Amino acid sequence: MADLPPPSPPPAGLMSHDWAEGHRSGFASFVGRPNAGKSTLTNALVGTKVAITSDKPQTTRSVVRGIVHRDDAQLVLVDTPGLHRPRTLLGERLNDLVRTTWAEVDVVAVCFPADEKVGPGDRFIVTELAKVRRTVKVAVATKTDLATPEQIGQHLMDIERLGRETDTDWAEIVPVSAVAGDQVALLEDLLVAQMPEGPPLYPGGELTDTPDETLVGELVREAALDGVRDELPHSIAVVIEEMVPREGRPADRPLLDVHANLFVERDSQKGIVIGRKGARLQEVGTNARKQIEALLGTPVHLDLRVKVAKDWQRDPRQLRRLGF
Ligand SMILES: Nc1nc2c(ncn2[C@@H]2O[C@H](COP(=O)(O)OP(=O)(O)OP(=O)(O)O)[C@@H](O)[C@H]2O)c(=O)[nH]1
Repeated sequence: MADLPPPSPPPAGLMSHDWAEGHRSGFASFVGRPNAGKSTLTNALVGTKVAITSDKPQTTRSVVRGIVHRDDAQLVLVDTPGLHRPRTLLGERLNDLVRTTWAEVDVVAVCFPADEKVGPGDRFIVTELAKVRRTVKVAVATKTDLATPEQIGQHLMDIERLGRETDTDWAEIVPVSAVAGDQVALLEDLLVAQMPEGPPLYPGGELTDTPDETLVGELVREAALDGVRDELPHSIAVVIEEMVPREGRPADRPLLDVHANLFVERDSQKGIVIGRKGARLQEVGTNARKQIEALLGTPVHLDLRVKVAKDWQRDPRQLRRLGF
């Protein structure tokens, strides 16, 4: 887990005069309360699955980026964890990370799900965000396919009012549905318009610069979280120990060996993850493997082990070991 990446040096041979006049580039970050639709929107904009979605709150833990490439612009999306009232050391570190990201990006887009009322959670985030003065703020009403036109109208007014009450100057307020594809292109245009003029920051065609290990770890975590009890998400961490091509395979039949450790905090959680006679872990492994194969485009053998790291969220040494 790292701060916002320094932009890669321009690709070899790309001199400053090589980029078209008026080309824009920069960083945008979607924020919002858990489940607001940030990851889904990132995916809709980038057009491939790079950020992790889940119907469980607070599953986005890594800073996973997607890059929107256009002839006239390059938009780098930074998908941050949700800001929440810190209860553990991990919570505090995540909040620090979120604020650092906000100050470094060009635009922060706050997502307000249209199927839920603007509430205290949103107010908390917007109040914190208002303290980061320099960054342009955009409001996005997400999941509009789940609301009636009347509800959407009311929602937009509520967002506008929250802006006034928190002294937040919304550069735009945009309703979108990432699932229905409604207004996603418009949102992209509006975000691009907020970017400074500049050359592409990343080589063309690169969808994300998150290391494969991080994405693979997130996919395993996503599979492990699917359908488990609500208290588990905070207690699962995945570390990819090794990703190596299997030796001695014919060139047309490669196999990638992935060794992953899935850490939980307590023995009881270990039982939940593994399931009766290992049935659940096997299912998690199969689901994760399919996702990894789709991501990397190669057959994968996934070796998944569950380990207990007692109270890792409260222990600085363990946090470091698990990459926080
Ligand atoms: N119907 C509908 N569902 C959506 C839309 N966008 C997101 N969802 C669903 O809402 C849930 C949460 O979406 P995510 O994109 O994971 O939300 P998030 O804000 O990244 O969530 P965290 O990682 O928990 O902060 C998922 O079940 C999505 O499928 C949308 O436009 N329409």
